[in-house]
Amino acid sequence: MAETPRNGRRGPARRNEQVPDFDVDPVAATTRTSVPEAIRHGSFSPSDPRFDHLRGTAGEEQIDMDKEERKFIRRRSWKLLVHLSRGVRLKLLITALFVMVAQAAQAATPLIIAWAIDWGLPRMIDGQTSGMILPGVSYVAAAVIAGVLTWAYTRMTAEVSQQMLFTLRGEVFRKTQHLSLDFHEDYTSGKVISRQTSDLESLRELLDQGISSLVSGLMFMSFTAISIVILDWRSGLLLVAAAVPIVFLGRWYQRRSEVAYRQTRISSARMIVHFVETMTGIRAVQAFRRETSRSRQYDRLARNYRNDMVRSLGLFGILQPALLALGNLTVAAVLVWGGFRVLQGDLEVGVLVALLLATKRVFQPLDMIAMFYNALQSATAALEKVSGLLEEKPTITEDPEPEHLDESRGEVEFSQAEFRYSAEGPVVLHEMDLHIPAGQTVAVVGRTGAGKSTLVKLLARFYDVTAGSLTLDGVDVRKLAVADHHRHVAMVTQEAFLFSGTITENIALGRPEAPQEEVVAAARAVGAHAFIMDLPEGYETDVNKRGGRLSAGQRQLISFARAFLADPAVLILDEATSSLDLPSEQLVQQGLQRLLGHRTALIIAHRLSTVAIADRVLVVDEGRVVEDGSPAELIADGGYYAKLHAAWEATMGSPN
Ligand SMILES: Nc1ncnc2c1ncn2[C@@H]1O[C@H](COP(=O)(O)OP(=O)(O)OP(=O)(O)O)[C@@H](O)[C@H]1O
Repeated sequence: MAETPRNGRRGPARRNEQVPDFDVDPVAATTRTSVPEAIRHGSFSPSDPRFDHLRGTAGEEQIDMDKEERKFIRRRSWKLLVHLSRGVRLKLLITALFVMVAQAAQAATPLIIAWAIDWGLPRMIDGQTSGMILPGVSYVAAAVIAGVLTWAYTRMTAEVSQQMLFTLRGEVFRKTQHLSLDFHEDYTSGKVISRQTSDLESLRELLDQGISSLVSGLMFMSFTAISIVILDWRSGLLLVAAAVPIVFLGRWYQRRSEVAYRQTRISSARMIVHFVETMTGIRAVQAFRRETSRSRQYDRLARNYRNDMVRSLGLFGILQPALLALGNLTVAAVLVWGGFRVLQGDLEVGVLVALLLATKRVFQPLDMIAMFYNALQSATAALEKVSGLLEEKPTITEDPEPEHLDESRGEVEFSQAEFRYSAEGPVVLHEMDLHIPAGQTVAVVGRTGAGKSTLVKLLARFYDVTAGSLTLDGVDVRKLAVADHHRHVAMVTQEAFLFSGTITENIALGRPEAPQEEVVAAARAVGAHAFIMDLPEGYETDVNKRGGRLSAGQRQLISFARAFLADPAVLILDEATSSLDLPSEQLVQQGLQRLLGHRTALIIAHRLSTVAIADRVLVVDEGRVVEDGSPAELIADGGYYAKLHAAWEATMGSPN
């Protein structure tokens, strides 16, 4: 059954983490189980349908939110933080305790000074030298306690924050890797990179220093305020009076900077997306001379980002001097009023000195708090996005009671199979009935956009059929255990992607535990052994190092060797469209033939030589199989394939 697409995004069935694709890192894929259930199944947020537009990554670009929406997003962010704090909560608690005691000790120093002046000094004057010893020892003790505990909590904060970030980094990586193909089609790699880099960096800044500075600053202020009240409650009233405009100022800043920061995150992500797209598509950019226009677009995005940053930093530029002015005014008020009271004998000099010290210090952390409030804003915006990303759910999941298939013959059957990419989108495959007996090599041809890729993607289970069924050896692929599907059905993609590492590692991608002899045997089988041995370090050559760079044809052979080693019953091959030179073409063709062996194969064929070796050709048009037969039969029929064949022969010449 089709799931209703969420968030207006295409795709009833996003590709699940179980991708029978050799280009997926199987090592990382096996760690899937460590992703917390809460994240994998998106149970972070209440299921209120009013917030559907904000779920997952959907509301990512929404800047203005109403109160309820903000609450929803905050709740999700908080839940993520709470989840990340699992395992470090005790440490967090001890850190909080240390922060509290350290700040209390620090805030006590003005009190000790008042005590020294008003109690110790008169005794010293009377000749009792011990009058200063007690306050002096107390001062040193307070300073030592504050110093040692500050060292301890700074260290512990770093440990806690790095542990939380470690967990988060892994979860973002696993999550994005497991999300389905259509998610990645929409949510470009630039955005994913932005989440994994700049957003996590914002969080790091906050967790590493921001939170402890924020908390210790607030505590220091509270304890200092208490000490002021203890010293002289009337002066405390002045503080209360100063707090009123500070609260208003704080609210103003909070509102404005929240919006401004969300905006900067969006513009920075757009800039990164553009950068990543340009770099990943650098061949197309250079081939079509798009450098200037891409640069112009980048400048525009970078300018937007700069303007957004200036705007948000400008808010801080207003807040900081305003806080400073309020702080200084309060100190002046305490000084003038206190001075008069000292003259009237209402206040002792020591208390006034301590009050001035404390009042000056009580506002000091505000500066820092405001600065870290920036980091907090930035981190909040980042957290909102990261928590949204983690909330995304894979749409193709394993059946709760899966059927197992230890061995597979490789018999495939589409029955009345229908598919559309989204509920409101057009039907892309129409009521398809297609039986592929075990061991048959089927070439799929057709115009561009005919539905060839869609057909094979269903078999690879990138998507599920929206009506009808698709079976492997009589078992509906939706019921089939994912691991079994993964083992029996494999796809060799066009790009023949090579990961950093050696040739051996690349061949053994689907079976990292395979012994070297089997790796070599697989390479021999597809005809890759000879060129591998010519590489500087043979199978141990690093594909990213000089001398290890492979041609398109060689990369294809490596991906064939990968598939051969994995030994699936059903092979899906999306043949590369790029033309190879004749010797490479022949090499690849021979490799392919050896790879096919007796397996069932569904090949999107772009080469006449491939179609020629197929047992059967399917011509797909507008989501329907319009011709079906052996190559010879179809040529004789004089239909689409016959024309295609003639055209191929005319341009390339038949290899036969
Ligand atoms: N992710 C997607 N979301 C929505 N529509 C899609 C998606 N992918 C493909 N389509 C549409 O489905 C139809 C079939 O596309 P498909 O990629 O299967 O064609 P194809 O025959 O493989 O084409 P080509 O030879 O150009 O690769 C096309 O109309 C295409 O626009």
